Amino acid sequence: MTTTSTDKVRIFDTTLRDGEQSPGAAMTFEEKLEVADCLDALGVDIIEAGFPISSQGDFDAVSEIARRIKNASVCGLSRAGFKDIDRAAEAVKHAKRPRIHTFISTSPVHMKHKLNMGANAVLDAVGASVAHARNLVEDVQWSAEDATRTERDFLCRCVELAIRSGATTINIPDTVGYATPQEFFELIQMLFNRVPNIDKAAIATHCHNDLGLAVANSLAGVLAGARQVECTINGIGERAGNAALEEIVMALKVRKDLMPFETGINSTLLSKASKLVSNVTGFPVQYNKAIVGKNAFSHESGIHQDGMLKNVETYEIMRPETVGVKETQLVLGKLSGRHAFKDKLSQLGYELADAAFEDAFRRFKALADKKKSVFDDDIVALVDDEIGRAQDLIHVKALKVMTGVGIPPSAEMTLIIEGEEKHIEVTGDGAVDAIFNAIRELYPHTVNLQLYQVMAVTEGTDAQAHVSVRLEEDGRTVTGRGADTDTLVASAYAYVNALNKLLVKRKKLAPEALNVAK
Ligand SMILES: CC(=O)SCCNC(=O)CCNC(=O)[C@H](O)C(C)(C)COP(=O)(O)OP(=O)(O)OC[C@H]1O[C@@H](n2cnc3c(N)ncnc32)[C@H](O)[C@@H]1OP(=O)(O)O
Ligand SMILES: CC(C)C(=O)C(=O)O
Repeated sequence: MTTTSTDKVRIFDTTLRDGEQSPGAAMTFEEKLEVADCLDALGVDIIEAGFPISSQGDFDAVSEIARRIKNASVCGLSRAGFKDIDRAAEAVKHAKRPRIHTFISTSPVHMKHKLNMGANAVLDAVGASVAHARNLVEDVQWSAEDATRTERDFLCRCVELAIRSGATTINIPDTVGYATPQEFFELIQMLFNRVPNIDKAAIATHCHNDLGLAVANSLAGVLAGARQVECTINGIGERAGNAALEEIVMALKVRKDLMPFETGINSTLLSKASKLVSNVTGFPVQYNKAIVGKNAFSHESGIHQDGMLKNVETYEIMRPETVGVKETQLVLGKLSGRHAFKDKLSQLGYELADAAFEDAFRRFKALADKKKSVFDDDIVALVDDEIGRAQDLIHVKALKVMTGVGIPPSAEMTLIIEGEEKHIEVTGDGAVDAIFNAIRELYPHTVNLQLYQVMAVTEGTDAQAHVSVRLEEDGRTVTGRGADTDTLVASAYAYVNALNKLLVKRKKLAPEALNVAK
């Protein structure tokens, strides 16, 4: 089989049929219409809308999808029996391009134990079912269920007969996800080499993911000559699912050098389709899922972030926009480095001098060690705090708080006051009261505490607490702020920050009084 660069691989989407066979993924009538519209906009060639004989609801959904879909072929699944086929034909009859997909098992284990049929009876069913379907519609697809575990000679006979009986597409499913890529390649190649009328039909793959090989097997099938790939959005489907549509499409797009085939898919809608299917099925997409996972275009480690900032090709083989993701995310965390931190600061509008930057970076690393996710607001709080403290006369060096049931709350605190280290341990009515008492003891002053307020800057139990403290002295008020993952530490920072501001105010009013504690 030779390929040319104009070869098209048709995308047959079975999210609404095999996808819905995922336990727990049932979709309502309205949800199915919404998914079908999305698939049509995406540019899939065939939408397998359901299994019409399975229920009135499925029949109605397939019928309605057949009526409304503007571009894609609409297909209904049926077993080999005429009742199934007639029901499928009835359901798709209003489609612009109706297709009946009929199947029967061809493997020894299925024929013997499931169908209780011998090989000849199966052959008869293949011929009769395809011919019957072909009397009802022009476009008939036949599948050899469990093809990968089927005896090769028998498979060739079935395929030849199906084509002779009128099948326009022959689907070779790896129903139980058993094949390996090399084996699947050889299976498709074998059919091209041995089935005399193979050129009269398109060959399709339908690979399940039981060993995580569904996409690899489908692509191997394409390389061997298959020109239709059956797949589902997010790879949902029976058991471990089907080949993921988004992975097939992007593999063909990104590795055109090795697989010179076109699909008609508008890849910029992949992310949207993935979200829609996840929402309607209630199946979350794993974070590290290829193409559409939350982390597919996120980088957290410093060396990668540095590379990405220098040239995106260092760590990205496709641009996020090509799959409808707005932009690459450089997520700041404990593994990030200075380049990414500086870039984030500049995005947030901060330009810090070298020493301040190093200090902020050190505090960021300490925060990231304590906190799972560091959000932009955390960094703003951290840097504002940093900037606010640069000129301070009083700094918190250490704080240890004891509190609990049956023990008086106490705070052991070390402050650096104008370069001199001072230490004390005091009690209070509560942990915060003990901390504020310690500050008052170490730097005696008389002020009114007008406000003490705690807010979480970001979400989660490891969020940064943002504490505000307002102090009043002789009608002058100052507000101090402190942020830390520990509310008590943030409280100490906030009070000391307010006190430092008060000292600045005092200095402005009476510069000579600066060093006199009130
Ligand atoms: C590999 C796949 O994904 S195939 C598609 C699987 N999807 C589904 O099964 C979802 C929809 N299915 C259904 O709603 C039901 O199973 C129905 C309506 C199709 C059939 O329901 P029931 O008549 O109650 O039969 P049930 O599901 O219990 O058993 C399946 C029957 O179909 C037979 N059968 C299975 N595949 C085929 C086939 N391709 N052609 C003919 N008969 C088949 C089985 O041998 C069994 O027959 P039996 O009753 O004579 O033993
Ligand atoms: C009906 C066929 C195509 C199928 O779903 C399978 O074999 O997995």
